Amino acid sequence: MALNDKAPLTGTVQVPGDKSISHRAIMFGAMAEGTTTVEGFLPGDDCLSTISCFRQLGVSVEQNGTDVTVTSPGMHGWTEPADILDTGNSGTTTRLMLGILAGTDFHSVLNGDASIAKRPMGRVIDPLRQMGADIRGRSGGTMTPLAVTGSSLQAIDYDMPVASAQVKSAILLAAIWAEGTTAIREKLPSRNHTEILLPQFGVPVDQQDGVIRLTGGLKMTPAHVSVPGDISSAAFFIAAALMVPDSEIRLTNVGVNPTRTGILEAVRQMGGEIETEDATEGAELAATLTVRASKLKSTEISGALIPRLIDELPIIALLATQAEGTTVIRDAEELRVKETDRIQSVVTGLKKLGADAEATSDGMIIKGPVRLRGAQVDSFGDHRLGMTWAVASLIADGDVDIINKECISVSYPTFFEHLHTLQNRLSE
Ligand SMILES: O=C(O)C1=C[C@@H](OP(=O)(O)O)[C@@H](O)[C@H](O)C1
Ligand SMILES: C=C(OP(=O)(O)O)C(=O)O
Repeated sequence: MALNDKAPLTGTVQVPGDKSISHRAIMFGAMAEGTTTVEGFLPGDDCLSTISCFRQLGVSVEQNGTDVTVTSPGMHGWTEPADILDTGNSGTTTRLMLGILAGTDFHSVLNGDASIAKRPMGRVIDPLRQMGADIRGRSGGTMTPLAVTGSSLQAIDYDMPVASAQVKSAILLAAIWAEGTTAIREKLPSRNHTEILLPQFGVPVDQQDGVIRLTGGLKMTPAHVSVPGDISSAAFFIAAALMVPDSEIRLTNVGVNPTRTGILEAVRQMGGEIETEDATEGAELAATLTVRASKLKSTEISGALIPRLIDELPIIALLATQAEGTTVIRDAEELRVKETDRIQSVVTGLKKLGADAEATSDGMIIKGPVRLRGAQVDSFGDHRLGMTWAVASLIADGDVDIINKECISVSYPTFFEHLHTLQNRLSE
């Protein structure tokens, strides 16, 4: 793959819709009775897995690119699925579906791909069982394939042991079925798209003194959802523009919900020039970002910043190879249970490219700046790694050959088209 390395990136791109919000728009639309419309939907493989699960429950979903219409009899009118619900590579689909299916009056089975089979589901199943859910699976009952026999649920009071929006959301979605008021305390704030979107579907979510409360039993009503661009996808072009000399790019309508903007803070700490303008008002904030090539310095990333940039750590690690000094990433043990062990897989690839990178139990230590060399690197089927290596190819001396870059379609099907636009190679 010749990506015209060293050519500055210039111009404007609208990154695709936010993955987390796209999943939730479909799920909540399917739970509501009536017709929900979604614009700016991400047609990535993960969100298509969510759509296919609901079609099997008797929900009609018409998807036309980024426009989706969901017409549903509502969560009380779903039909028992005749076959296994395939959640593909999507942790979000698998975990949130467990909460959604727990309160039905039928039996369903969830299964995903080989990566999902290794991801911990006990973190969701434990609190759901406390609510009365009947969920069975492999490895002591917590791994896919998972069988859910719908049952009547009760509210719980739950202190979350991990900072995870997927766990929080699965509990909140089960709480809609449950009798009483569920209360959740987070260890550290995680992305709050569920809390923002549920009220638009008629379910108020109360947040006071660090406690999130939802009272069950309400009938969900349909809505129109406009999905902003995904800052986790924008992160790859932000990093590319910072590292490729003479670049200056604009990324329009990028979601800048404060629970997701850790990447902007980390990049600014590193000396990266990035401007935010035209912020729109609304439930989910969005803005145009302008990014210029910059001289970078090392930083430390830990604590409450981690959940706010968790999916951006692979590309931040690549950025750190071009920063002066030692970058330390700590408190990020969650990376070990993503699509791959992202501490191990990132460090393995970075070392092949000639970087000075070391894995620690909960993060990475990266020394820079180092001129990267061409090499063969593996995505290990992890979309965020595939895109990290594609960005590495823009700065490495020699060709970077990426094994299995097709997996990028999980979250960014038009990634290479957009890269070519920024490289002014429109004809390819
Ligand atoms: O709720 C969500 O949409 C997500 C939450 C995060 O996972 P965790 O909840 O496991 O931290 C994130 O890594 C994932 O890409 C999407
Ligand atoms: C971790 C991710 O997604 P999920 O958990 O939904 O598979 C991701 O998109 O980086």
